[in-house]
Amino acid sequence: EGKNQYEKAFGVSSQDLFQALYRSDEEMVKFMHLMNSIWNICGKDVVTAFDLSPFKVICDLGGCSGALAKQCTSAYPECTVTIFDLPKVVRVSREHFVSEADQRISFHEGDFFKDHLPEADLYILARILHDWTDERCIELLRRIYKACKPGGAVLLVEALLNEDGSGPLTAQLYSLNMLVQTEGRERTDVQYAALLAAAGFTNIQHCLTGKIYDAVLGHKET
Ligand SMILES: C[S@@+](CC[C@H](N)C(=O)[O-])C[C@H]1O[C@@H](n2cnc3c(N)ncnc32)[C@H](O)[C@@H]1O
Repeated sequence: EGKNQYEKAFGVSSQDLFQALYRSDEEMVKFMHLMNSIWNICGKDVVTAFDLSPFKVICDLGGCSGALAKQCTSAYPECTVTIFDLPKVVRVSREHFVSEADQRISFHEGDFFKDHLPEADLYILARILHDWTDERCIELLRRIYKACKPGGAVLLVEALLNEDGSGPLTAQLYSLNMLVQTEGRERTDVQYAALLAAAGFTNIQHCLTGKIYDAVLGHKET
């Protein structure tokens, strides 16, 4: 049928992907551990792919377990990070992943497609856009552009495909996984730049880290 079989398998539309993934607390915690682990290996590379030190107020949209937020506070001693995620994810993240000792990390519960986004200098979208269609990505990026302070930016963290789709193999396999499980796919840097530009961001740059995940930075003019 050329599309995922979520509805048949789980009785839930893939548009409500996270409702299906989070069908029980146990499944949700498993998913959060899965999300958490990779940033111990590649987290520092993606948060230092660009010098993010000018951005003091950071909001990690879909920040999940907070692993990348911790990488940010460790690489940039002057920043604070708000983890924005669905209410039940925030609850579990607070209980199991982020300790009160992490004083520069806070939480904000909400739906990034519907609710007010906190104002920030920098928004991080790590492994978020690959879940969604181009239309949904632009909708989310436009919301971010509106909330972003002038002179601020958005950092996309994704596994970038080569221009001709010929690799890297890991990104191709992730793209297959996205086809099976989500509405999205992995993309090339040019495709991400087009999404960012459609939402108003300028001066778009990308950086290949040499590890699994790469970074794309787009700016909002002052
Ligand atoms: C693929 S995970 C990526 C997690 C994290 N950014 C990382 O790279 O480890 C997607 C995240 O987006 C969150 N999410 C999905 N839909 C959301 C929505 N509508 N509003 C807020 N968060 C959402 C999920 O709960 C999950 O934490």
